[in-house]
Amino acid sequence: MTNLMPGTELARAIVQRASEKAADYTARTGRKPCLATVIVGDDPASVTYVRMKQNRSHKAGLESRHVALPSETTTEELVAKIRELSDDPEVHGILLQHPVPGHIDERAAFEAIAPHKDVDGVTMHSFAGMSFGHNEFVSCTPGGIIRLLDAYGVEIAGKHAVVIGRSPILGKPAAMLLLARDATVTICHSKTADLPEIVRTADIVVAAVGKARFVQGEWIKPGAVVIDAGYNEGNVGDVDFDKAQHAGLITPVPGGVGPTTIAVLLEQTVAAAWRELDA
Ligand SMILES: Nc1nc(=O)c2c([nH]1)NC[C@@H]1CN(c3ccc(C(=O)N[C@@H](CCC(=O)O)C(=O)O)cc3)C=[N+]21
Repeated sequence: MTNLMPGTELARAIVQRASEKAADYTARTGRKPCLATVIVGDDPASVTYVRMKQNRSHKAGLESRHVALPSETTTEELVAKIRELSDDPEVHGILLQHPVPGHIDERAAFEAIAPHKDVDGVTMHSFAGMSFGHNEFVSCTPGGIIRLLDAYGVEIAGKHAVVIGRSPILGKPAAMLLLARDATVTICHSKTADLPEIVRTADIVVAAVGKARFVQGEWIKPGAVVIDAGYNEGNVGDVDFDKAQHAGLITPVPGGVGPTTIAVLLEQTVAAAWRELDA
């Protein structure tokens, strides 16, 4: 298939460069760049993702620290734990796995991440940076999406990008990064009227809904670039892939957006470690 847009090679290249920079950091300081992951509750999919992030970190010469909190954890307890990591000189990056249980104020928890350790790009500080094209740290999946578009030579400026989904770690920041690159951006969500009509006008579709095969093939304009950022059970994307073969380019699931997400996370963790030395 010629229209396939895998992310595996790109991710490998990003991780390779990050691991070289991690080795340089270790040679200079005797320490490894360290990523702290925090997970609340025991959702099996979340546990799997976090384990994957740790494995990739170790392979690339990073250190990882994991904090697992019970699902009854209060906002105050979670904020206190994240502040502790923000103040810990051995930790360079912090990732709080989204979503957290419903009784927790997730925004408050994200804001407890020190801006210079926000390697997952979830704080309001990072969001403002993304919307002004001043990217200290970007949200990892949206950042990976932009890298993919660039790697495949997809022009962004002047194109109509339709983002389906407005989550704090995916749809919303993806829209900001595309806007910063001069796309005309439409953000759609669960209350959007005439979603298929809007998607049909898209040159670039970013599917970030979290519902398996939600985006129908007939919604896709022939030749459009389709980025499937869905990660549903059984490694199924948000796009009905088999019926979207008239797309100009389309990311597979797995092997598309997922690997680039983790690559950007590792890259930004190593960058955070180096920046702390320069600070
Ligand atoms: N604060 C926060 N930041 C995140 O970045 C974040 C999060 N919360 N919550 C959960 C989602 C999910 N996520 C994935 C990352 C990589 C793959 C990935 O690499 N998937 C492989 C397949 C993995 C497999 O083989 O099982 C692929 O697409 O090829 C998937 C999902 C990051 N997330």
